[in-house]
Amino acid sequence: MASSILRRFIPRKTTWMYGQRMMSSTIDVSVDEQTGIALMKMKRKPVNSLNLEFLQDIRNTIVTLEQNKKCKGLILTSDVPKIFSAGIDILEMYQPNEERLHNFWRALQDMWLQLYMTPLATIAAINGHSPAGGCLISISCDYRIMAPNYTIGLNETLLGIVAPFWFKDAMCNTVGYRETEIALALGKLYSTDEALQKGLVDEVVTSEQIMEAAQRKMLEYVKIPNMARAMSKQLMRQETADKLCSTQDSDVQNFVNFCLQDKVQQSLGFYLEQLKKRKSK
Ligand SMILES: CCCCCCCCC/C=C/C(=O)SCCNC(=O)CCNC(=O)[C@H](O)C(C)(C)COP(=O)(O)OP(=O)(O)OC[C@H]1O[C@@H](n2cnc3c(N)ncnc32)[C@H](O)[C@@H]1OP(=O)(O)O
Repeated sequence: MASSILRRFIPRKTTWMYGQRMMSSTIDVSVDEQTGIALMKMKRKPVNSLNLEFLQDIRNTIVTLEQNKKCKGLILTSDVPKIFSAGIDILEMYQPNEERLHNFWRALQDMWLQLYMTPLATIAAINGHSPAGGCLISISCDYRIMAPNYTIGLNETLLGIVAPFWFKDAMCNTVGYRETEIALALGKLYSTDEALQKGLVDEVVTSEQIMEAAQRKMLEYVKIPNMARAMSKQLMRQETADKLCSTQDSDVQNFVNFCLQDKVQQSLGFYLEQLKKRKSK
């Protein structure tokens, strides 16, 4: 497989493998060696928000699965009822420690590059809400199946922040330029039905049927000769990934500078307050 995909260093190991099962405090993974399909369940309570360690865990898991010669496909889903992922852990950006903020953004970049470019076939079984970073994870998979009555989208502007260019690129590659332009400006969270209509997800099935549907679709993917499938994915995605690979350091610095602005801190504080108020209603 392309050296540009594989050359990145292997991160700190926090995910443990027991036979066909891998466990960490935030992820549960099992591999069916007969079908070559791995199932990864995110379980960082209460909302699978993406903090530094969780991002490293997700990336570690993908790297470990890539090294397992029997594994060809990965289904990503959530073990938290009604929430796929609430996106970035806002507490990583609010009143941050500057060094951790650097490391956090780097971990998000690295997780994204690993997931977006993995030679494994990937399917997101979106069994709950999937805003912002949750949407990024979903659109980085090869195929998306979503359960009804949830929301998905890049809602960053509602928090007074901006989706970085590589979120935007992944979204453009999924729903096109004009739809992305509208979605980003309005911080649009699509209902499941709207997401299907716009091509943000590929299939809608009930929550009860979602794992079966994901397995069925994955069997289609893993039947295709592995190298040809992985290379066609690379053909579609390498240019987008390279844009970030060539600017990773400046992207971290832009993010840190952006987050540390008083206005941004105020917006994040206000948004967190709103989340709490909504809860107490
Ligand atoms: C130049 C370039 C520049 C670059 C500039 C920077 C670019 C940054 C890109 C950002 C990407 C992102 O992902 S930003 C994150 C966007 N995410 C969101 O907007 C999701 C916000 N959350 C929600 O909408 C909801 O919580 C939802 C997920 C639907 C679940 O609703 P529920 O009613 O089930 O649960 P809640 O009661 O709301 O939440 C349970 C608890 O989890 C907390 N919580 C919820 N979401 C959270 C989150 N993302 N981070 C932290 N904590 C969160 C709540 O405050 C509660 O905390 P307690 O009260 O303590 O229990």
